[in-house]
Amino acid sequence: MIEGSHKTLLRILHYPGMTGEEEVGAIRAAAHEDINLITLLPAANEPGLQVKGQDGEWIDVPCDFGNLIINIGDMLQEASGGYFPSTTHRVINPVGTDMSKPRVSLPLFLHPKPEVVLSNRYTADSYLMERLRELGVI
Ligand SMILES: O=C(O)CCC(=O)C(=O)O
Ligand SMILES: [Fe+2]
Repeated sequence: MIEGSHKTLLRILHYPGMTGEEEVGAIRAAAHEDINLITLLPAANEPGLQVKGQDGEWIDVPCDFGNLIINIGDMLQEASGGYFPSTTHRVINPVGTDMSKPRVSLPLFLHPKPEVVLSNRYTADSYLMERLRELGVI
């Protein structure tokens, strides 16, 4: 299903240290869900990642070296008929003395092969294309 998928993507994210000139309320990555099936996130070098609990509260994700965070994506939510809801997450700005520290994170977005059937409505390809069209990137 995933093996050999050409859509799987490793992103190298570098969040520069803050200068103090940032807009009030700005954060490093706004709340979102990943479109893909599952995201593997080796712990970043700095904290900031938060996931939203079922009660709507934001939970700080520890970033101890060696931790592996696994986020459920929208495709798994679709494939499980909502049984596995996709993980809402965001990256907040550091405060205090940590403000100037840069953060590096390496999410691996696992995508099924395009022909994989997710539900009676979508294949992985039709799902991805619809979402990318909605986002205006294709
Ligand atoms: O930087 C992180 O820890 C998460 C990044 C993320 O959620 C994303 O790129 O979709
Ligand atoms: Fe994400």
